[in-house]
Amino acid sequence: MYLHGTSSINEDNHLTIGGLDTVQLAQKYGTPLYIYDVELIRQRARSFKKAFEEQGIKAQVAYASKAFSCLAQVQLVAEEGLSLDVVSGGELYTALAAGFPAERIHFHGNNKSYDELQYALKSGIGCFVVDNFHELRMLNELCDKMNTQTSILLRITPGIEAHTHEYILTGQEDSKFGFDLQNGQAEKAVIEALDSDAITLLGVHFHIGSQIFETAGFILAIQKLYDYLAKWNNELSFFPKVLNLGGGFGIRYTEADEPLEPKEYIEAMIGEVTRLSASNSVSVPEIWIEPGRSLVGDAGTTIYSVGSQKDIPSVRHYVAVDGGMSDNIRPALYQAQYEAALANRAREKGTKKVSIAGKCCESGDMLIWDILLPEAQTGDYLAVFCTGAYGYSMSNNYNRIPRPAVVFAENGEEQLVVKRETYEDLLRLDLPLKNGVLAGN
Ligand SMILES: Cc1ncc(COP(=O)(O)O)c(C=O)c1O
Ligand SMILES: N[C@@H](CCCC[NH3+])C(=O)O
Repeated sequence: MYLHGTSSINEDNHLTIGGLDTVQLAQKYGTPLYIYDVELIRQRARSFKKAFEEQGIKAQVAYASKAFSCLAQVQLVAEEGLSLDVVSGGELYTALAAGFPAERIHFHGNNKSYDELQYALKSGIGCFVVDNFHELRMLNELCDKMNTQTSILLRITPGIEAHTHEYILTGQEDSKFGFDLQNGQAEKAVIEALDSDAITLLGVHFHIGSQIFETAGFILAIQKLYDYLAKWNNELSFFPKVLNLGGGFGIRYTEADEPLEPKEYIEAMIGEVTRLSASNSVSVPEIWIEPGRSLVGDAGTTIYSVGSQKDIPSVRHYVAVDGGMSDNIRPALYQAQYEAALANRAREKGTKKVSIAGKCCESGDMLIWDILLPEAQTGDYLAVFCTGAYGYSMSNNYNRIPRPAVVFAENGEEQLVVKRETYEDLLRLDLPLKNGVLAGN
């Protein structure tokens, strides 16, 4: 078993996280249960920041809160001195409710609504990452109407493909995100933004994809960008104060994954930006990044209870757990791979090849295909590792399954940070049918 962060195995043969027995946590809070290793989140946040500090580069490390957002998580990120990337009014609302400093919030999204823009402007957020002309014009109009000003980055699509799953690729030319560099859209947007009195164009942004293990894609995107930055510098007298190079740094879900250390990604980026700035005789801009998965992904573990099993001789042995695509849709959506172990029999060797099924009414609701586990029994606890990013945040109530609780674990102390949904919660927005309306009485 690969032990992430502070994870260990105690004398009872139980998996521990943050110095706490995961079996005891599962018994106390019920299953499925997401447990976060807070120290690991802090370590990651610090290594990203340190990588910039060591190179003397002015930077902002913005946590992409889409990976996992709740009050406590946003507060933890604030405590670590990071900035925050939000992509919706809901994420912004959570951030503000958590007391996150508005000036360190960056607002993303390819279809921000009028109301969302207005809300963010009123809240005084640090900057908008403007994705398209519709947004640029709406923001300009709103600033005029509200007699205010704001700062923006322009999101550009550099036209490169990172090696990752097609659904999580975002920097290629045929993408719903951003202004295209090659076809002149980006330049047009720069001119329009520079023309606006209400808007300060701080710089440009790209995000080339997610779960990336190499620096080559980032380097290539920086090079492509600098071709245009040099042109804009000459022709428009515009050179960005800020380059936001996005997130996408990979994590180890299984032994097949070989991510780099935060420092390695950052040093490669800084090296290329510094080199190209020197060769273009411009000063090195601030570098912003926005990691999501790499801050919280391997810090999260989901504990399930084992329920039914089905053996199909010579075909497959299914072990079903009490969650599934309702708390982790990634295997069904991206064929994402995970590792798992029995949390209550953590030192036992895997002896039987099984597949882990969820409890949703859907054949595709499988969490893991073909994994070696000890002979699992009903009531055993299964730990699925690396569910910290896009697990809770993409959870849903399919089959009216309540969302699990979330517990933070650190230095032997636990804190319940998101309560388990109840059946009553499932009804909180429902309204009963009025008598006779459908019958036409
Ligand atoms: C614009 C932007 N920034 C940051 C992220 C965070 O990515 P990741 O969680 O892979 O670091 C994403 C998601 O892929 C994104 O679309
Ligand atoms: N939700 C995706 C990543 C998309 C990130 C947003 N651009 C995942 O689980 O891998």
